Amino acid sequence: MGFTEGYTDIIKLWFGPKLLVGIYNPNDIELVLGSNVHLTKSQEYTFFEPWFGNGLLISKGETWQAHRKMIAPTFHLNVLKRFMKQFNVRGRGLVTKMKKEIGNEFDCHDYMSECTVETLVETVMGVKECFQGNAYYNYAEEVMEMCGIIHSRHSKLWLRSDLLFKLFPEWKKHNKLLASIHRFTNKVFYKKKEAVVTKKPSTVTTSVEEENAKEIDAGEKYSFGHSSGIKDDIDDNEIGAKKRSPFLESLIERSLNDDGITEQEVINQVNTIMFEGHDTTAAGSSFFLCAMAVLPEIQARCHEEIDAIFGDSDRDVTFEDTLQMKYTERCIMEALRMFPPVPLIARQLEQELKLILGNYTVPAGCTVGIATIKLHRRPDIYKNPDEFNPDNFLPENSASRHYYGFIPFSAGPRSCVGRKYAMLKLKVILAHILRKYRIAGGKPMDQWELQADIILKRGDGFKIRLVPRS
Ligand code: HEM
Repeated sequence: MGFTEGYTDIIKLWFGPKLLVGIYNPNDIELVLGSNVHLTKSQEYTFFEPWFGNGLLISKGETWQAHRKMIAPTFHLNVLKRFMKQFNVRGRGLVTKMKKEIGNEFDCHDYMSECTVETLVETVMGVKECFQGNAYYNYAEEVMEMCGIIHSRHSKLWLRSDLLFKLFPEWKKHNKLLASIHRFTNKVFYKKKEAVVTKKPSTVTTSVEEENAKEIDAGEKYSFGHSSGIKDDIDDNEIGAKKRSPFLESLIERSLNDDGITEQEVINQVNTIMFEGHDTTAAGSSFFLCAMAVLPEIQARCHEEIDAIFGDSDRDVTFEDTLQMKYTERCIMEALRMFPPVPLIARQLEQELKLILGNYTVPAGCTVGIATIKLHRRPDIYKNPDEFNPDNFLPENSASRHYYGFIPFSAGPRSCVGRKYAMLKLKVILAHILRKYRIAGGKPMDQWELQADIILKRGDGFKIRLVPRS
């Protein structure tokens, strides 16, 4: 079935003895995601426990609340703008690396994920020159394999129980991958810890211009198509700029001062952020590039916008430039609408829930699934939902849309803490690519084979060609 066919606002499924309810109506979705009660992730997320421990994505109750309060301010725009220099270094590096592919059809996802992992390590983790060779790429590949195993535990009843799982070859593979992934993240953690303990200067470089840029009221200018005026904990401007440090530095300082988080819990958060922060962004940027490849007129408008901002110069992209990239931002959001990297969000209901639509009550303990990929293709929210149309995000079109009708980063108290980081980084990296290349090649969009695993991918590969721009 396609994404726009066979719509109902609610579906009910039995998975063995388990009741799953899928909801697609933004009013009902708001009841779950906007609630301060239904904050517990569904049982399916527990397959991540050996990997993330009690990391933010899967933790619950007071632990989640306390850690969220510590982590959200480390993703405030006034911290993120200090990463601009490093985003530019990685953007330029990517353009140079991709040069060898000119004329070939190649899978851009390989490049985007390697670049994303390296950028995360250098910015959010604040660690440089930690690895050599293909370490970043290998980490990204291992994460993908691990997600494949976790996804098969979701869909195959016999792999769900830990006892039975141990009887299958996937268990050995799982443990091998886990050990290697943890070796990578431990190295990042201990390198940063050493720097914090010995008070080495931060590796997060700040250009003079960014340093001088005035404090940003993050909620107003930078709401990414969401209804303006709605702020969340990432936008909190009450914490003075001086108190804010980047994620890992901040958490290590807290653990050293016995301030609400242990060393193991910080390592759990590193594992969580390294996963959640790279695979999603790599998929989002790859879908964007594939869309540009098959929509030359839309790409031409992005080029026009980028050329108007940068002209012939080869200067760095500044924070202010990213605010001018309005059309490109709308294209990124349209890619996230049609191809949301997290295609399904699930919660376990803490209390019974009376839905707004119809006369339904969903019992407590039941799993509620929210398929963003279906929600984003509702014809009553988006006029031609299968058409890539950046105008869906013109202010006048976004203003009248239900806030919960566009939720690539989820929404409410458990929304994505990294969404501003992701958008800023995507704009800088994609601006570097668009300044140097025209994207071509690949199959028309309606022939893409979407693979809705944990992170949405193209089963047929993210194939594009690059044409140098003179
Ligand atoms: C295009 C990029 C991204 C997309 C589409 C995305 C999407 C999402 C979604 C849908 C959720 C909710 C998941 C759920 O409830 O099951 C989420 C949560 C989260 N994301 Fe992202 N994300 C992106 C980038 C990032 C980045 C760059 C980071 C960090 C550097 C990050 C860190 C997190 C964390 C820690 C959570 C858990 C928040 C909580 O439960 O309190 N994400 N993200």
